[in-house]
This record gives sequence, structure tokens and C-alpha cells, in this order.
Amino acid sequence: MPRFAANLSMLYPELAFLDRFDAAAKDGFEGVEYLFPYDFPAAEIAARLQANGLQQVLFNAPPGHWEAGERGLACLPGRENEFREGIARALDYAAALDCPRVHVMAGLMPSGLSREMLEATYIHNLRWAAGEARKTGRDLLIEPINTRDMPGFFLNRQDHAHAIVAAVGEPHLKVQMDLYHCQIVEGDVAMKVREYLPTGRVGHLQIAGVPTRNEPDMGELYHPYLFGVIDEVSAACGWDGWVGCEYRPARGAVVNGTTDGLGWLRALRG
Ligand SMILES: O=C(O)C(=O)CO
Repeated sequence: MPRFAANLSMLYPELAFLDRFDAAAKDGFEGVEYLFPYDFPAAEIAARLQANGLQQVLFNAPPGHWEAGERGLACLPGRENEFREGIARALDYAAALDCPRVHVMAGLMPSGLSREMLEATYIHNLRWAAGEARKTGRDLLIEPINTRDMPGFFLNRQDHAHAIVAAVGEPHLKVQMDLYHCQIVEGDVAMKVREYLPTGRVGHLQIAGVPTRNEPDMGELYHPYLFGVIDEVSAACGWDGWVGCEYRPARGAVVNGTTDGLGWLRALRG
């Protein structure tokens, strides 16, 4: 069975953020991920992790003006200084939370700029950032995201993400492979797991039911089969990453809605 991490930005929506750590541990999770820690002092989050015996496995670098609709800065010409400040802040939090990986969102494509210019900026920024991450022994991740959920997002496909990682040429830059986005954009998910996990360039997996982004036992993907493929390929190639449960509980923000929806995980645990 893969190692599953609770995504605290989406799971336990009925609870205040800091109370979600406790809830995840009670549900048997040993790792957590979420979008952003920056509203809280790192020491306060570290205390929650420690009190619950949880590992921080992933969070995101500052994405620009999230409330104004921005979704990352990495491909945006003219925002390089802000990008670098965000990476420095993220790496400080990663050190305080003992988190081995940070997701760096690409950004939305501004109108009037060529893809070539965005790609050159993206590679330039990522090369600098991955060099900073290397100094701290942590990985930065880039994630292809579907444009139904995030119209205009620059990075959408696994092959593009792997080409970027190759072009950057830094071992501390890896791909965050979200099977939910992968199914929506590309399909053939099991074969893509077989293709990409053994490359050593996948730093993290994420899952959700497709198309509604609810529990993985809902929708068109049959996750027990995919978990078997992940287990088989991991055993063969030595992949030992986490699988983030990044879905919205179908029952929403009702008390125990997330826990009630974890039947898929209880079934795996036996
Ligand atoms: O929207 C997603 O899938 C993300 O992981 C954003 O970080």
C-alpha cells in the first residue's frame, strides 16, 4: 500500500486549519501536505506536527497574489525578484518544518507574451531556485495542472514537466504527478505511472476522484488498480514517495465528513 498524506487544505474543511493536524493523525495519517503555511508562525505548525507524530511532506512556495487569482510566479517575466523572495521564504519554512519538498507553481499565462518567453523565464527561475534548494538538501517540485480547474495555467502535461526538469538540469527539481490532473488532460494514467516513476524525476504523487475531485472511490478512475500499479512499480524501481490525498470530501464541511469518506483507505488497510 502506498504511503498516503492528508492534504489539509482540502480535507477536514469543517475544522480550523491548525485543528486539522489532530484530525488527520486520528484518522491514521502519518504525513500531511497543504498549500500554504505562511499565515502561521512555523513554530506553531511544527508544534502541531510534533504533538501528532506527523511528517510534513509537502507545501507550496508563495504563489503571488492568490486572492487576486495568481497561481504562481515561476514563468512570469518581470516578477523574478518576488519569485526569489518567495523561494527563500519557502525554504525557511521547509527547514523549520523539516519538510523535504516544496511545490513551485508555474503561473497563469499573461496575454500578449509568447510561450517561448514564458518557458525561458520558467527555466531560468527554476534553475536558480533548484540550486538554492540543493544547498538545503530539499527538492522543488513542478506540477502539471488541468486548465478546466485552472484556465491559463502554463504547465499541463507530464511530458512538458519532464522536459523542463531535463532542461533545468538540477537533480533537486522534480515533478509532482497529480493523477487527477493527469487523467483530465492526458488519460492512460496507469501507463504514465509505469513510464515516469522509474525515471527518478517524480518527487510526489497526488490523487482524487475524477471528474469531481472528491474521494478516490468516486468517479471514473479505479484507484485500487492504480495503487497496485504504484506498489508494483515502486518495488521494482525503489520509488519511496508519498501519495497526497488532495480531494474535497463529498460530504463537504459537515462534522466527520472527511473521516466518513475514508472508507476507501480503511478498505486498503484491511
Ligand atoms: O491544485 C493543485 O492540484 C495543487 O496541487 C496546487 O498546489
